[in-house]
This record gives sequence, C-alpha cells and structure tokens, in this order.
Amino acid sequence: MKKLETRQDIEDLVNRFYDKVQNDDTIGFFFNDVAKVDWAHHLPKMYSFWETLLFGQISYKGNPMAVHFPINAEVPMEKFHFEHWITLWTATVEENFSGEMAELAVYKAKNIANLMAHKMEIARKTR
Ligand code: HEM
Repeated sequence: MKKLETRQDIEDLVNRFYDKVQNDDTIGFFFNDVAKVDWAHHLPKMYSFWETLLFGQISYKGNPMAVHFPINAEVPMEKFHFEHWITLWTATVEENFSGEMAELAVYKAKNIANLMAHKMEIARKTR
C-alpha cells in the first residue's frame, strides 16, 4: 500500500476522512448542524494542521483545542464521540496508507483526541 509522504497524500486522506464524517450518524451533526462548517474553509486548515503535525512544515498556526469549547458548550462532546472519531480516522488512514508516517498519523490523532475528550469533560464540570 501507498506511503503517506506528500502534501497531496494528506489532502486525499483529510478529504476522505471528512467525507465519512459528514455522513456519519454519530458525529456528523456536530459539523453539519451545530457548527455548520464551511468546508471550503475548514478542509485547507486541516491539510495544514496535519502537514504541520506530520511533516514539521509549519503551515498551521491556530489553536486546535479552542474551537471545540463553544461546540462542547452547545452540545456535550462526550468520550464516545471522540472514540468514534478515532475509529473513523484510523479506518481512513489504514484503508489508504501504510508505513511509519501512517502509523504516526494514527498515534498523534489518538493522543490529541484523548486529550481533547478530557479537556471537554473538565470544561463541562467547571461550567
Ligand atoms: C468528536 C470529535 C470532534 C468533533 C465533533 C470536531 C468538530 C470540529 C468542528 C465542528 C470544527 C470546525 C469549527 C469551525 O470552523 O467552526 C473543528 C475544527 C478543528 N478540529 Fe475538530 N472535532 C473533533 C475532534 C478533533 C480532533 C481529535 C482533532 C485533532 C486530532 C481536531 C482538530 C481540529 C482542528 C485542527 C480544527 C481547526 C481549528 C482552527 O480553526 O484552527 N478535531 N472540529
């Protein structure tokens, strides 16, 4: 299977992941109904986010945690949502890529998702 090695690979991966997400019964509504995401704006940000995380090409300079707090305040983002997010991400990576960078993409996503799940839970408790 193909290695994950170029910006184009990241774009393909991210596009395929959010195709799944948009049509997903468990987490799709966060994007479609709660945040009403402008995909033309969101997807390029996500390409840069992953390029920065995986290739060290610093093209993303946002705060990935911050945007999730207002969503979490509207509809609780629960542990099972993040677990499902990880399932979709891992499946999309593994359907399309193999090798060290693909493994790193899964590893980093899991770490961030777990941290994010924790932060969202704390935010709900301290509100
Ligand atoms: C159930 C899990 C998740 C949901 C429902 C979710 C939802 C969203 C939504 C709706 C936005 C767009 C906000 C907007 O443009 O108005 C967003 C942005 C973003 N998400 Fe998530 N997210 C989840 C998990 C994650 C995870 C695990 C990561 C990282 C591995 C992540 C990384 C990002 C980044 C980098 C942005 C863009 C931030 C920016 O604008 O700079 N998200 N997310």
